[in-house]
Amino acid sequence: MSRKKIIAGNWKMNMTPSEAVALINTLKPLVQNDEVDVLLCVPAIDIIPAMEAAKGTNIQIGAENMYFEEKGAYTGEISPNMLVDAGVKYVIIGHSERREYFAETNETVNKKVLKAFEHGITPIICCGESLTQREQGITIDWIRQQIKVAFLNVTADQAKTAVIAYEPIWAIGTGKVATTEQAQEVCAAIRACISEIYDEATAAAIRIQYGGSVSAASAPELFAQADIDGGLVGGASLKPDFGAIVNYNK
Ligand SMILES: O=C[C@H](O)COP(=O)(O)O
Repeated sequence: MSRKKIIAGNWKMNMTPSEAVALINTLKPLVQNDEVDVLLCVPAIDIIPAMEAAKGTNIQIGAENMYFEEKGAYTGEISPNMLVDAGVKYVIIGHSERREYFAETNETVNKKVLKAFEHGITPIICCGESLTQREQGITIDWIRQQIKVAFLNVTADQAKTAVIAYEPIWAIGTGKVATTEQAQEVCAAIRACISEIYDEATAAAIRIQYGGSVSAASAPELFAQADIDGGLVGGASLKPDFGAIVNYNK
């Protein structure tokens, strides 16, 4: 089955609203590639101006996080309804930075994933191992556990539309990209895990990204791997380099 690649930027806590608009205007002509889905996940305060700036282009705007309640006394949180009303179709869930600094767990990730599906938002579900876990040889076990819990009570039809981002923590923002073999091995194991939970058709449909120091230089080889369907790009999505990543196949 041929899966359309999805190349997403994750701006993290960067870009004021006016900087966001300026960056999107810079990126517009650089990220034209009909063969891939192009997405920018931006800080909540940037979503509306970013949507406006990206109107009429191939750039979609997503969110970096979302809470699992609809509304109420949750100071500082963003609800699924708010994202839907702003036109958001994708949300990153369970990034390792959210797990490390904001105490997110596999269980809260699962609640958020279910809530996103309930509202018709596609979750980009993050998973990944630490350097210690890789050195201990428990990478695959760890990631299988993250995936199994994230997908609890998710239907096969929902799972087919999900995006999973494999991001080895040791490769994030370090310039130390995983080798193509390491990235492909884990992405293939994730697909096998989805096949075990659901079936082969679901595993064949789901899109799996690699993230962690993706650059214009590393993207072509990474994205050519059988089980890698694009990337979740941090630092390089804040620069015109993102255009070269999106056009990795040109
Ligand atoms: O979500 C994106 C990742 O954390 C990768 O960030 P990076 O490309 O800066 O290493």
